[in-house]
Amino acid sequence: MSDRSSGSVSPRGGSGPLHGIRVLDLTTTILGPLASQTLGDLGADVIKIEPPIGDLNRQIGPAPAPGMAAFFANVNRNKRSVVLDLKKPAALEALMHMVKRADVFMHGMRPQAAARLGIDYASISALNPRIVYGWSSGYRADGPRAHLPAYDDIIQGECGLAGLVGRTTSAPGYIPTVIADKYTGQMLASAIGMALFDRERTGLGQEVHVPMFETMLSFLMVEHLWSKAFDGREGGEIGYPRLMSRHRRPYATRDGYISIMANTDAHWRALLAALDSPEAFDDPRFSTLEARARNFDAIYGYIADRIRLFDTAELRRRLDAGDVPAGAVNTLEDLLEDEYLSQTGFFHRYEQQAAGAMLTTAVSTSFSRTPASIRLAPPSLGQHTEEVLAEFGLSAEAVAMAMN
Ligand SMILES: CC(C)(COP(=O)(O)OP(=O)(O)OC[C@H]1O[C@@H](n2cnc3c(N)ncnc32)[C@H](O)[C@@H]1OP(=O)(O)O)[C@@H](O)C(=O)NCCC(=O)NCCSC(=O)C(=O)O
Repeated sequence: MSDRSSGSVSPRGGSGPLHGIRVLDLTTTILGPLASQTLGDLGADVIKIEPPIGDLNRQIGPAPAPGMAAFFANVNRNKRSVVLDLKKPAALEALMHMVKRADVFMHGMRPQAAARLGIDYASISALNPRIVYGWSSGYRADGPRAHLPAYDDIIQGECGLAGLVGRTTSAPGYIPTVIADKYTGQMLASAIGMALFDRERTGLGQEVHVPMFETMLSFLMVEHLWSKAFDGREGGEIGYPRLMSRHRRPYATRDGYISIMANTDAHWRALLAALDSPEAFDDPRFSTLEARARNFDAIYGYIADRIRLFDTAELRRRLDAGDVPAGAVNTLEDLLEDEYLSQTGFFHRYEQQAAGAMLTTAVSTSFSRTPASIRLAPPSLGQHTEEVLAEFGLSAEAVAMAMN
């Protein structure tokens, strides 16, 4: 792979499947940075190109050092930071020089902003037809909403997610994480990987665009589209009944909460036995998959009443013994101290230049021959500008002009 990528292999890439791939990453906030961090974890050499003010997420929320907010740090490891004010001709020229030697170009700007800078696909691919040009925005690029700004909250509302949440609570609500950014970001990373695979066969790059709205809508429709009750033909609630059941939630025990998900006949039989009511399995509403699917509220309500009679630890012991899928209901704080995660080395401690000791999470995907790696702490703003520009072969004079 390395000798077929457009530039020389940077020592900053990792051992993962994307080693030798050089990424110019103009994305900011969460969505694009998560995508490019994924590429970096998998071995790509990711160069984050920031305006002089930096990625705004450097400033958002609690930060152990200026410009190192958690919201930034957690999606920007395995990258180097280069500051280029692309509104200045010398900096834009430096970028275009880098484009000729890169494999992937990424941004998360609205299309009109990219066009104003002269970094739209036509301009970039004219310089390097092998480049994979990946970008994302709120809505599909060929539709009437292409120019609109979008953030996670907007998309959670638009795609129906906030409304779905509201159906099991009292009012529309957001999932308390930026799920539209994260899912769309991972789709962007995977789409870029696929385009790189295609390039191996054809020698050609291409433009890859991932819209947040359509991506999230198809994500949600997996269970709900054409579900029997979806269009109200049976007079039921819109959506897939099991997921919409008001009883689908962690169950209260005598002393806490527990998650249980019985699915097969064997699970249900064992669960009801663990709850000291094996005879309930013979109830015609509960004894077959098809009957249970029609009676989710009844069966979930029934077990919720039984579960309240048990202590969590005792119930967990019985469920594990019966091979019933069950788990603890943790808080994030619990997980920082979790024994299993400590045994398996999930949290990594690293030193960030300005912030000192910080934590990051392990890469969860494992590759047997080309392992992912965590090599670089999130960069301080512009930490690598000179180093990277020189590495791309710019003269000392051109570097000085680009940085001016
Ligand atoms: C996030 C946005 C709403 C932000 O809107 P805006 O601030 O109006 O940004 P725009 O994209 O329209 O324009 C970007 C501007 O930055 C300028 N720009 C960008 N990079 C540079 C550099 N390196 N140097 C100089 N100027 C730069 C660019 O020229 C544009 O300037 P001008 O030409 O002068 O305008 C939008 O970018 C957007 O909808 N993006 C696509 C969807 C997305 O990724 N959303 C965020 C997900 S994260 C999230 O939801 C969350 O964190 O929560």
